[in-house]
Amino acid sequence: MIEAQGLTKRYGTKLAVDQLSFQVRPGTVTGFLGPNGSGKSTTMRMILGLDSPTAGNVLVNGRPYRHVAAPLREVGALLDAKAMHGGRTAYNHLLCLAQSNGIPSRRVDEVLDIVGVRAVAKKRTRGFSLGMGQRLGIATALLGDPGILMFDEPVNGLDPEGILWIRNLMKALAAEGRTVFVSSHLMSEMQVTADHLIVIGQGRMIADMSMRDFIERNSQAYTIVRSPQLDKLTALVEAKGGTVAPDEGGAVRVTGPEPAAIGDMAAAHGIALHELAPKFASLEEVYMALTGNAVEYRAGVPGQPPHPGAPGAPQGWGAPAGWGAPPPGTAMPPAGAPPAAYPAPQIPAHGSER
Ligand SMILES: Nc1ncnc2c1ncn2[C@@H]1O[C@H](COP(=O)(O)OP(=O)(O)OP(=O)(O)O)[C@@H](O)[C@H]1O
Repeated sequence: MIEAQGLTKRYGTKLAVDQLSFQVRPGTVTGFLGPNGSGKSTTMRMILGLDSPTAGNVLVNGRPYRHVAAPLREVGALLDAKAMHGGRTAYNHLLCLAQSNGIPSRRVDEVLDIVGVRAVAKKRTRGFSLGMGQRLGIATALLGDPGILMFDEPVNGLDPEGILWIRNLMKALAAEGRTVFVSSHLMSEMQVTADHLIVIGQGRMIADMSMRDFIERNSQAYTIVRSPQLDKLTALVEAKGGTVAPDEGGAVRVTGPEPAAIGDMAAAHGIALHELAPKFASLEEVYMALTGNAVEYRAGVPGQPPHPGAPGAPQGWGAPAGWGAPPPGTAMPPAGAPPAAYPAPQIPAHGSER
């Protein structure tokens, strides 16, 4: 369990983390989301005692990290895959850490197998690709078989097979009862990996809730309908106060009545339905709408109006029309185990020993 209370970090005039209070619980994958520069890495560094809070505190298993007796056995972290001695082989990198933390050397072989880099274990890490470095960083995090795992952008540099592998790894680690805290900008991946979300913007809490609640409470549900008698169905839906808008491929998007009510309406009037599909917005759509005002670094597109939240643009949540108001639990962003459980395919050895 990770518990932050009023966690705050100021660098000079820059308030990087602003009074964050949250808990990261065991048995779930908790996604940590926020635009570039919103304070995710700073928060993770404070959890690991690599940065001191300006105010507030953060505890791992009830203690500040620096009071944890065997850190690698309690918390494993991948913060920066490049943070390793480039002149050491992958094996020696892990062995040094194992020996200095009282971890048996056989665990080195185990984690090399888990992350699939055994074939390159005797190569110096400076020759590693980004993806191989990420895998070795994950092996380092797993070395002490810790109950808490923190990954900062773990899929960075991984190929599609590697992304799928890390998704399954994180789920397996959480299913074993571990606390898994992971930051990522890859929303489609987060949507299928995380059970719970902590979303921050400009250092402040925007949302702390389950993935399901985050999407359902922050987007309006609608139903995709296909029918050869759309005109008749549209009149019925509109008579009940619903709205019907065109969608792709001749389908319509019905907002208002629930799918079951639409189906009943169609059946009662002898209208054939070829599709009746309830939809929610994707995590990416909800995330973009909720963090719109909290984005600090934004690329401009020539000839297009400024994004909501950009100077000169209309202020607000930046959500598309029809999206719900922020629910309770969301804060308005400021204006302006056993290795065999998750084996990884081995990366073949290539390149030359350096
Ligand atoms: N050592 C430092 N000195 C000064 N400012 C810093 C330092 N570390 C981070 N910052 C600033 O604090 C803010 C938060 O940075 P942080 O790296 O935590 O954000 P992030 O959410 O991890 O971003 P990204 O998604 O781009 O990795 C940024 O404005 C950053 O420039």
